[in-house]
Amino acid sequence: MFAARQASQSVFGAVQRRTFSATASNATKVAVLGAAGGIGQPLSLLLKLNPRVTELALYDIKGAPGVAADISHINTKSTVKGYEPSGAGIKECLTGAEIVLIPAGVPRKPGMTRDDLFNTNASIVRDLAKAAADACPEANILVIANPVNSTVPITAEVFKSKGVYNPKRLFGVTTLDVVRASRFISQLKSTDPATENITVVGGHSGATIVPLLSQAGYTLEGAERDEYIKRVQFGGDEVVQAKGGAGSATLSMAMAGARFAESLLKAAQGQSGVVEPTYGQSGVVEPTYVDSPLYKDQGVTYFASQVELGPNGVEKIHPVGDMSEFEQGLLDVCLKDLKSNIEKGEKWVKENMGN
Ligand SMILES: NC(=O)C1=CN([C@@H]2O[C@H](COP(=O)(O)OP(=O)(O)OC[C@H]3O[C@@H](n4cnc5c(N)ncnc54)[C@H](O)[C@@H]3O)[C@@H](O)[C@H]2O)C=CC1
Ligand SMILES: O=C([O-])CC(=O)C(=O)O
Repeated sequence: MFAARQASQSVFGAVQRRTFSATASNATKVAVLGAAGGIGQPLSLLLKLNPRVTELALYDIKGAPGVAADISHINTKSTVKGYEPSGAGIKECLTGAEIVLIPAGVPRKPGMTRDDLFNTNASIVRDLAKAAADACPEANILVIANPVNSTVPITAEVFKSKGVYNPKRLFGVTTLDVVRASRFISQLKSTDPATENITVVGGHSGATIVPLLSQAGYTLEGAERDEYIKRVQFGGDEVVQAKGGAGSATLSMAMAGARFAESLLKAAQGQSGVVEPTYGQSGVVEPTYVDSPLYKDQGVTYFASQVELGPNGVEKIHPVGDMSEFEQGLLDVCLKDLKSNIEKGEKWVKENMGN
């Protein structure tokens, strides 16, 4: 218990507690593509605070060198370098990277669905995936750009086309759904959000987001249940509305992305089991959207469920587990939507692979 708590504090406790050190043998280069954006900047900041990261490579079509110069003054040991198309470029940014986070892409405005971003973001993700497949084919690729339900299959098809696809290394980041589901239940039940860890399965948009409250021992009824589910499924819309045209969730997403990267780093560095949830917690078993056998017989080839992470990326995909009849109903709707989101991504990329 004590050891787990110590480990779970590593990201946010790193600056104050100088006792934790990432050793040279754990040298880890992390690349952020889209690093000058609303998510990219705070995500890069949080990664700079993580002692498990030794080299931070920041790429954007504009502004990454400035972000890198700023972040590089923070007094943690990792080196930071910014890259843009006209300079050293994406190839150098990606070479040697073990983790590549992709928040590059356009965010929603009020009235849009995530799928409305498809036309713009599909080609951005395709091109960045091509660069990663060429420069760091063995890296863990963490797709944040929406619509995640489709951009992950697009990335997979790019890697397949180059003969370097490893399903254990591709992740759609759905951690923000877990963070929201945990925070929102703590508000209803007046519990400590740091000790809530609600499993969320499915995908990352609207009805494909399925929180499994029953697995945490909670039962909500009637309007309270419906409002909770709606808030988790449409939490992104809440932020889009509040920002009034200035984008979508960036700060909470940066925390969620940094948490998932931290989980992968812990797993790569040999920790196992579930780490006790605390503020900023990350374990090596996390829900994430991966190439999954769970619903392949229904044509749903990617699915988020609890995934055990290890040195090789995906170690074990856990089944969804027990759920209530109501949750089963949500899952049935989710699977239908997910199938069409996946097929859309695969169809588009096959027709638009480019050179
Ligand atoms: N998975 C999730 O839970 C979440 C995903 N998102 C998604 O993340 C994406 C980014 O959101 P924000 O950071 O708010 O947007 P933003 O517009 O603030 O930043 C995007 C950045 O990507 C850069 N970019 C665009 N094309 C690029 C390319 N080809 N190569 C490199 N960089 C490129 C832009 O220059 C910009 O700096 C959106 O698609 C959004 O929907 C947002 C929140 C949560
Ligand atoms: O809602 C959006 O467009 C951004 C997002 O994915 C989220 O906040 O979950």
